Amino acid sequence: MSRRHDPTHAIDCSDLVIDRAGHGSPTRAVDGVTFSLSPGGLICVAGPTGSGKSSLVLALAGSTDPSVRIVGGSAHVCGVNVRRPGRKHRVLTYRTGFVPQGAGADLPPRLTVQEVIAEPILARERRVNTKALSIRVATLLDEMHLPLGTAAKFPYELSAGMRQRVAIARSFVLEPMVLIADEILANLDLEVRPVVFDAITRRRKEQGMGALLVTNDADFIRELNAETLMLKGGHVVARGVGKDLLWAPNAEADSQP
Ligand SMILES: Nc1ncnc2c1ncn2[C@@H]1O[C@H](COP(=O)(O)OP(=O)(O)OP(=O)(O)O)[C@@H](O)[C@H]1O
Repeated sequence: MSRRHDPTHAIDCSDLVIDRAGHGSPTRAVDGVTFSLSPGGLICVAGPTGSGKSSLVLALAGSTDPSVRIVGGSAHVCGVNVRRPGRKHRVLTYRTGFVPQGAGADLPPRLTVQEVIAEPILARERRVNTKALSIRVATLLDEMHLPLGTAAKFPYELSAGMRQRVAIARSFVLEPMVLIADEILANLDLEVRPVVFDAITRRRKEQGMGALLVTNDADFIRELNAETLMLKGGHVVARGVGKDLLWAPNAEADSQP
């Protein structure tokens, strides 16, 4: 797939402020977050429950969840202004592979695995070479160490870990420029983790895919040698690689998750 668009940053956000609006008054979920992710780069987002991790990635992935509102700052993902994407919202969804929290559990129940994985392509292209599409799905299943027979099954016929791998395969089907994933390792057995690790690393190296991963899994962050943004109360309280986290001014008091 050609990469006509080549922005300097895969993700670039500055002083981003996000509210979550439920039935009551809005909650400030993300408050003044600034970071950039280069093509082929990797950033992990960690932090305690309620710190704003999911709200941040939902907004950056262009989620249509009406409870997510960017109310301040700016954010560009693959060159698309996610605050006001307009017609470019479709472009954003093509260029971004998104694995939301609980993705495996939320697969469309009436679609087969083949249809689930192929859906982003079918939504984008009117005329599709069915054979080529089946081969692409089969390649992704194989990469995720899922048997080829999985393609004909429905999500309810699979284990939670298999469903999660189907969600990951789907996020890769359009060869995204950026992977945005929330707890990508959820429900995965230890022996499958390297499969996901390798799939991400290969795309970063070979396709320049950037990756923004929400995870509190210290082993995973260490294995990836990833730069980490630590959120608390919607603020970045620390950032850095490995044990060399730099705490933001005045964040030390907040620093124990
Ligand atoms: N649908 C919603 N409506 C209203 N407020 C919400 C909604 N979802 C989240 N919030 C609030 O937004 C804030 C940030 O939540 P968010 O889910 O982004 O945090 P998180 O770090 O991802 O938490 P977790 O690790 O538990 O998933 C919290 O105060 C939460 O209560």
